[in-house]
Amino acid sequence: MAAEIACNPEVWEDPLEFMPERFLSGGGKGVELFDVTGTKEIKMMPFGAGRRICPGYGLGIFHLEYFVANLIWHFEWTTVDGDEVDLSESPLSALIPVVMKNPLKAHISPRVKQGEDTH
Ligand code: HEM
Repeated sequence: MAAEIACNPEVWEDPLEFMPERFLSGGGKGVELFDVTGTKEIKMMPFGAGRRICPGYGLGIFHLEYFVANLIWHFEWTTVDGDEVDLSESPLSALIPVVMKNPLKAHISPRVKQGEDTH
């Protein structure tokens, strides 16, 4: 049911499209972050909601952001020739975890930063 809420086309434009920018909304004064705790309205609930909401949600989000940021910071990512990145979901992944329809293929190589020893 939580997955259905997150994929409701009445709530989300093209719910299955990969559009990370949907979680940012410019409210006139810069960028307002999406409220994942659902205190104002519930559009998705990856951490539950209300009194039993996941108490580790801040740590969870921080950890994931840090993990992804490090993958980008430390590695150069390029697509495999002739292979487009396809972020669509497998029709079999109705539940958690979401599985990619076509698994990601990428070349990764360490970024060499100025002043850094390559060995
Ligand atoms: C991305 C990471 C995480 C996700 C997606 C997640 C998701 C959830 C969800 C859906 C619940 C159930 C909420 C409900 O019953 O309404 C939950 C409960 C809980 N989570 Fe997490 N969680 C994450 C990380 C963490 C971390 C890092 C901790 C602790 C360090 C943690 C500790 C807990 C605890 C103790 C509960 C039970 C809360 C209660 O029943 O009152 N979670 N989590």
